[in-house]
Amino acid sequence: MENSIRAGDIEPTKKEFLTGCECDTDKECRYNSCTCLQDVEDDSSDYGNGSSDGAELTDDSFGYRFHKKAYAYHSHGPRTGHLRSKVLASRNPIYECHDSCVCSSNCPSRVVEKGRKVPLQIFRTANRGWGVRSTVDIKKGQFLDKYMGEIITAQEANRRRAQSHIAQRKDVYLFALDKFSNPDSFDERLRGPPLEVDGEFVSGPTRFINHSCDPNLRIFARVGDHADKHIHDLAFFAIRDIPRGEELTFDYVDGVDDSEMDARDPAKQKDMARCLCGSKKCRGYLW
Ligand SMILES: C[S@@+](CC[C@H](N)C(=O)[O-])C[C@H]1O[C@@H](n2cnc3c(N)ncnc32)[C@H](O)[C@@H]1O
Repeated sequence: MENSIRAGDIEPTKKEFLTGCECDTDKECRYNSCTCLQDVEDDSSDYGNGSSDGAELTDDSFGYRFHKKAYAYHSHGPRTGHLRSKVLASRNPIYECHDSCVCSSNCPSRVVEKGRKVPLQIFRTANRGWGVRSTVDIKKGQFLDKYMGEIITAQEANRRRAQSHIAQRKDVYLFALDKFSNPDSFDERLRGPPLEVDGEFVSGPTRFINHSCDPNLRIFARVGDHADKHIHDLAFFAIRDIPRGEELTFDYVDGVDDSEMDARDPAKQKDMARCLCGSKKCRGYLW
């Protein structure tokens, strides 16, 4: 499976709302003049002119002006195509070029779109069911794969959650696509409860990645077409060098949950899932 699939009741975005960049050369897709990068937060400190990653272009119609590099990846040397450290340390979305763009498939702003390049192995862990590891070393900032599944409504996700509770099934594979959720958004699809990805019945190997309170991966929201923010991708990147064979893990709640507080409340502990990650930083519970 290379991409998530929409459930029958999730309409695709109408063609007239799809927009891509019109950059003359692939190189331009690294700069803030590329419309795909128009929503990237300005962070001048990371791209200062004259720095190894900074650059200046000529804009013929408006005279000289600076074009800041805004794309998420390293553009030179052995780390080409790996996420820059500042992006990696952030929880900001990643914007990439896509099908509606005029740039070529060699555009440097198409990393997640090209899919997994790393061989993954599913293996039986001692105490957490199946887990995932790579048979090759992975570098900090390297893209691993996407989390894929069936894209379903919040209502259907809640129905499945309730069902799984009744069935006493312990494994949960639901992921909310809530990175751009905003009650004040002009896009009604971003105002309501977010769509969710369910990896239980259809997915790829990443559905087997376990949680750790001290993880080696992080999930980033990756956007192709800006009209599809409500169905953004979930892209795994390594947040440190990972030697081959080490179990791949990410933080299921990534610091945005109050489960740490709940874990100290004995009344709530009985409803929480105990964490078996075994790290020194273990918070005791998954959620
Ligand atoms: C997305 S699945 C991961 C794959 C799962 N191990 C399997 O065999 O299918 C998530 C489930 O794995 C288990 N799990 C993942 N990380 C865990 C951890 N650190 N401690 C305990 N259970 C964990 C929980 O049952 C959780 O609901």
